[in-house]
Amino acid sequence: MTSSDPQSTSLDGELTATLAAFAARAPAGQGEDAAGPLLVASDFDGVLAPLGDDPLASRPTPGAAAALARLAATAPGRVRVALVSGRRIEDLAHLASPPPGALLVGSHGAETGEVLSPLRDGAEDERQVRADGTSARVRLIPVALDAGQSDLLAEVTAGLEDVAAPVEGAWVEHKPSAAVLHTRLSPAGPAQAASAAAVELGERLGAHVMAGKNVVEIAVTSTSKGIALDALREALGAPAVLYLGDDVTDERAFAVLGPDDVGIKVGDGETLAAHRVADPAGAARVLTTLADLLGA
Ligand SMILES: O=P(O)(O)OC[C@H]1O[C@H](O[C@H]2O[C@H](CO)[C@@H](O)[C@H](O)[C@H]2O)[C@H](O)[C@@H](O)[C@@H]1O
Repeated sequence: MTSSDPQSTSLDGELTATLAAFAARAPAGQGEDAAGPLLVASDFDGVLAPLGDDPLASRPTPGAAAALARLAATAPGRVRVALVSGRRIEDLAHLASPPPGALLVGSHGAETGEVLSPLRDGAEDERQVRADGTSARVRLIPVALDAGQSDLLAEVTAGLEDVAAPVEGAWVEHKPSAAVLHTRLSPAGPAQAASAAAVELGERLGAHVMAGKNVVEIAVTSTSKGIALDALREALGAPAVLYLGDDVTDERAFAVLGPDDVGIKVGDGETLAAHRVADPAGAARVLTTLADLLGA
């Protein structure tokens, strides 16, 4: 597919010029001496998918999904697409329905995976039916906890359930290496108090506390999107990286970007990113513009 998104012209001139310079760094071919591919990486919630009350109802916008599919269909030697998320990797692979070739990072870096080519043989347990109704072969590498981490996760989970129980609208999401207090549906005052109690709990237990949009996550592994992005860059030998993110945890990814990279903050708030778009529709325009520039 090569058609342009008519909305792509509404990106500001500086960002469009930056995307053009980024696209120009894509290697021409896959010879032995060829450089690695450009890495186009994005957060999921709040960037590819608008935020909402029910995390299991999140879906990428049609514009983002189409652009990611175009980028991923570009020769893998030129561009690789990656989703870098705080989500459980199984949820990410299911809800985002990422295209073949996409690399996946879940649980803020504790889990990794890849959407395999449909033509490649894979085991039956690698087949996944996704939220968009398609099926794909995915290889997901879950986190492995040691006994101490498993015990700590049980303690964290029980403590967070106690924090959430008396608070209207609050609930706890369970992940392989973390538990998350959600307060999006809670009144402001109790939400703030519950979030503070969750932070205090995580610190008291010596776990890793990450605050996000209406969430406090307590993890028993020490990971970050910055570490995950560096690992992807190194594994691919990528000459440049583009990263889209909207939340506090994405700042760790923006922090590892260099002068040839492109960081784009989605929405309001302080950021280390050099560029900003207003919302997921803006993020979709960025990806569509990049696909156009790469002739994807
Ligand atoms: O790294 P991300 O892909 O941005 O994931 C971050 C968290 O996303 C989910 O929570 C957020 O989205 C929910 C659905 O829109 C929203 O209800 C919640 O308030 C947001 O914080 C997810 O549930 C978390 O596990 C992720 O860590």
